[in-house]
Amino acid sequence: MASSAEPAREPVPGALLSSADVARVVDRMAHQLIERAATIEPGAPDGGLSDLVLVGIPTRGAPLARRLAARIEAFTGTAVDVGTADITLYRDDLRRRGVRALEPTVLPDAGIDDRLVVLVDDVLFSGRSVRAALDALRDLGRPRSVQLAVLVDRGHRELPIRADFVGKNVPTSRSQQVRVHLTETDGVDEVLVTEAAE
Ligand SMILES: O=P(O)(O)OC[C@H]1O[C@H](OP(=O)(O)OP(=O)(O)O)[C@H](O)[C@@H]1O
Ligand SMILES: O=c1cc[nH]c(=O)[nH]1
Repeated sequence: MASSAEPAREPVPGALLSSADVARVVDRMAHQLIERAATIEPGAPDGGLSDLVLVGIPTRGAPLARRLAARIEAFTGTAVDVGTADITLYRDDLRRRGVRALEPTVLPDAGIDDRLVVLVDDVLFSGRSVRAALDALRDLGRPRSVQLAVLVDRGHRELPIRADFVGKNVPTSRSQQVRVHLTETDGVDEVLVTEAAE
């Protein structure tokens, strides 16, 4: 039986991460990406960072990818390639979700062939967006490997997909929503948990 001393299994609706929290989490993820890049080709002069491409999934994965790249450059002095991949036409739930405007797909000049692509998104939930992103990548090139970085993993996967880099694991109920706001898209950095109807 649950006692009052046990921690709540679901977050109380409200603010989950503040602006300072988001900055701290992004910095931690940037460090993890630097470490991972170094394992691609041990001893590479640039720490493997020239092999790394961060590909953001619109909407908020795109600015998140750019932020991670900026922090990696701030920590190492090495610029990292960034891109975006629109997944709209690759979704398996297009009919349910309705039509939405396409976002740009922009890849670095060096492309993604034979490189370590890290897909970046703000929230991982069912995994259907990531599945669509993997299909989109297939039309864009053949990376050496593809990994996944998400700011928030809220569980409830419907596909066998997991993230390699997770900013924060947040156990949620299905009825809740995790809303990531970023200054680039929303004017503020914060992560909120709301009930679906809010
Ligand atoms: O794992 P999933 O169930 O696919 O959910 C996660 C996706 O949902 C949100 O995007 P959404 O499609 O709502 O569009 P947005 O990024 O434009 O807000 C979020 O940004 C992720 O991309
Ligand atoms: O809670 C959720 C589920 C999907 N996508 C989000 O951004 N939040």
